[in-house]
Amino acid sequence: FKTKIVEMLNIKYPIFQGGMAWVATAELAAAVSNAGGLGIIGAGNAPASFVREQIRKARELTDKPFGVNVMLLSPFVDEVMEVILEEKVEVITTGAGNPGKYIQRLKERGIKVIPVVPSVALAKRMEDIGVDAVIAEGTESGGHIGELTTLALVPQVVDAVKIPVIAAGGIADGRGFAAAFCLGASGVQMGTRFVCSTECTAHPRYKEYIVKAKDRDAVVTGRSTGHPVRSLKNKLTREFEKLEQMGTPKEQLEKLGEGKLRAAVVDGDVEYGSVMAGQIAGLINDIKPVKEIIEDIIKQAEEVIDNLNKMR
Ligand SMILES: O=C(O)COc1ccc(-c2c[nH]c(CNC(=O)Nc3ncc(Sc4ccccn4)s3)n2)cc1
Repeated sequence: FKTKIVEMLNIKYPIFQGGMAWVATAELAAAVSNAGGLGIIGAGNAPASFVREQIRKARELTDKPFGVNVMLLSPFVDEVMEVILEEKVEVITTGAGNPGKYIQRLKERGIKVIPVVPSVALAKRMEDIGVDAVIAEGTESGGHIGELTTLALVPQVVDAVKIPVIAAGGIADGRGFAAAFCLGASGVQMGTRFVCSTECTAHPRYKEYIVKAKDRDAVVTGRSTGHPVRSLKNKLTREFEKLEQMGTPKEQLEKLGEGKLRAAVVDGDVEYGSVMAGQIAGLINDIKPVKEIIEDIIKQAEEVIDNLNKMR
């Protein structure tokens, strides 16, 4: 799968690991990079000191390229960007906003910038300001989501921009990987699949909850706050739904959501924490090493493509 993304980033497989807040630590990112994909450290809402420490740790664990994901809603986004410039990170992805104000300085340092986009309009705006590629993330994804599905968003973004497009949202096996290339993508990004890996440092109860999840358990809450988030059904999502139906003010809802992702990922509180995961959770039934996850996907994608060719 020698795509433009493989060439651009000097990686073996066009497979990114989503830079998930609290979940994507140096250990997970290094394991994905060592297995030939692009591991990505999740800055989330963490301060610059945490991000610097994770970059240093990743450098000890892998000599392959890895990235950092900058969550643009973070109160520490400016200082995190300073660290990225100082530490000469090779590539960053960004989420939940527009990285326009940082592009100039990042490009001067030769740092590749690959923003997540939930729409064609944003993909075009990102191409115009000079980003290197975009991640078209469908609403199937976990966490903070847009409204369009991967199947609808990816081909429209591919047609709208000349830069490479990475498909994200609802991909967790060789079939989704192969489908992304049929849609014109140059790579895939996976989050939920990599949470259920041996090397992921998230709490075992968080991983177990994903393994047990069914197709309809990944529900959306917080639409009324303007920041819709997809997570697995539990007591928190039921509380959120009740409050939203009552027309609770968005500030109060956001207050309820604060610290809940950490509670789930770090403390394993799957009842009242926010167990962010995508709709593909229902397809994931095992926790296995990152190397196996990636190699099984490549092998299955080759079989799927061979079968398609035999059908013609
Ligand atoms: O025009 C604009 O500025 C709006 O642009 C955008 C709007 C949305 C996005 C977007 C959608 N999905 C993503 C990438 N995925 C994510 O960012 N997923 C996330 N999961 C948990 C997160 S933590 C959080 C969540 C909500 C509120 C506060 N904190 S962020 N980016 C990207 C750009």
